[in-house]
Amino acid sequence: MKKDPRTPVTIVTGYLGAGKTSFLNHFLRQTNEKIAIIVNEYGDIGIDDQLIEKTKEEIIEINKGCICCNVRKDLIDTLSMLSFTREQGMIEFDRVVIETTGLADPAPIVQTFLMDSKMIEAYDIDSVCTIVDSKHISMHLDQKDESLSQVAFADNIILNKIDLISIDQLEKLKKRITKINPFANIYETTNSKIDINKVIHFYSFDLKDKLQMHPAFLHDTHHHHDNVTSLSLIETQPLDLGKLNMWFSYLVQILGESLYRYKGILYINGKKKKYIFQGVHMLFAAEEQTEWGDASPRSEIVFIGKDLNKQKLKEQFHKCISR
Ligand SMILES: Nc1nc2c(ncn2[C@@H]2O[C@H](COP(=O)(O)OP(=O)(O)OP(=O)(O)O)[C@@H](O)[C@H]2O)c(=O)[nH]1
Repeated sequence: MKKDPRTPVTIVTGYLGAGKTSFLNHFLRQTNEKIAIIVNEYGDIGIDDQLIEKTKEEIIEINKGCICCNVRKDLIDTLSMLSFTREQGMIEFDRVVIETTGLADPAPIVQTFLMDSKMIEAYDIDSVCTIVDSKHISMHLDQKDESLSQVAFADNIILNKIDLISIDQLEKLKKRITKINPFANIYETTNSKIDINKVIHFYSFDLKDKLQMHPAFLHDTHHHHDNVTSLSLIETQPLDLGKLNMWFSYLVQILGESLYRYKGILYINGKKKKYIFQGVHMLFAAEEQTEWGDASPRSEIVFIGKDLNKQKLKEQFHKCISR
């Protein structure tokens, strides 16, 4: 369990009608924590608020826009108000859950928690949970709409509405989703019924000693039709820290916009310890971690991004090998 004074935040995203409110209701039924819920709806009138089964939660609505764009300031104000009123002993909560609109891009929401100093002090993203409408997602992915970013950003992908598709379709969908985001855990549900222990206590934006590596990281994804894809790079030879620093600053500045998420463990020449890094678009953090010990050192990097020039990235990475 985490000993961090910051409040964990679960971000629930997913396309229109995917099953986010159903997920939230299952979440609330199972949890012993006291939850502050922020529901964002596009229209003037909040409907979801009425669909959430109320027990001991604080529910705050942010309407008339999307927290990923035009009402992002409202999100920061709401979160600041929540932490202030808690400090004053006026309300109590152990976790914040944010249900985004179906049209939200989770990237700017995540960035809010990583960029704003007040947010960094008070909150820690636990995980991004993306609810997928298994029946309709392929169409949305083909259209390259917000659902791509929602899948690309997820730590947990809940393939919901599996009652509406065949086993074959489900298998194809899982392959497609894994190609877009090999980081994420994938769960299959109907009515978003999931054991919440599977989707909490991730702290996915902490720099962890051990990254959660899906076996699919080890396979490259050449054959795809989505412009958001992933690339995994593995190297057993030690890397040169100076060259890596230069490469990363180039990547973040030039490709930042199209790099959704990236994470890695690095084996640096002359260093006994592992380096862990991760980033979201232009936000990047790296940290020295524990020693390699008995483990065979090797670097593993994964990028999830739009229109990645995989060949070029591979070549650039190769140039970082210590000579
Ligand atoms: N057949 C089927 N229907 C489902 C399933 N999960 C949810 N639904 C239905 O899908 C509709 C949308 O579910 P919600 O949980 O409200 O979805 P949402 O993502 O919160 O929707 P918005 O907030 O409008 O974007 C509801 O009528 C649910 O009863 C499922 O697994 N199978």
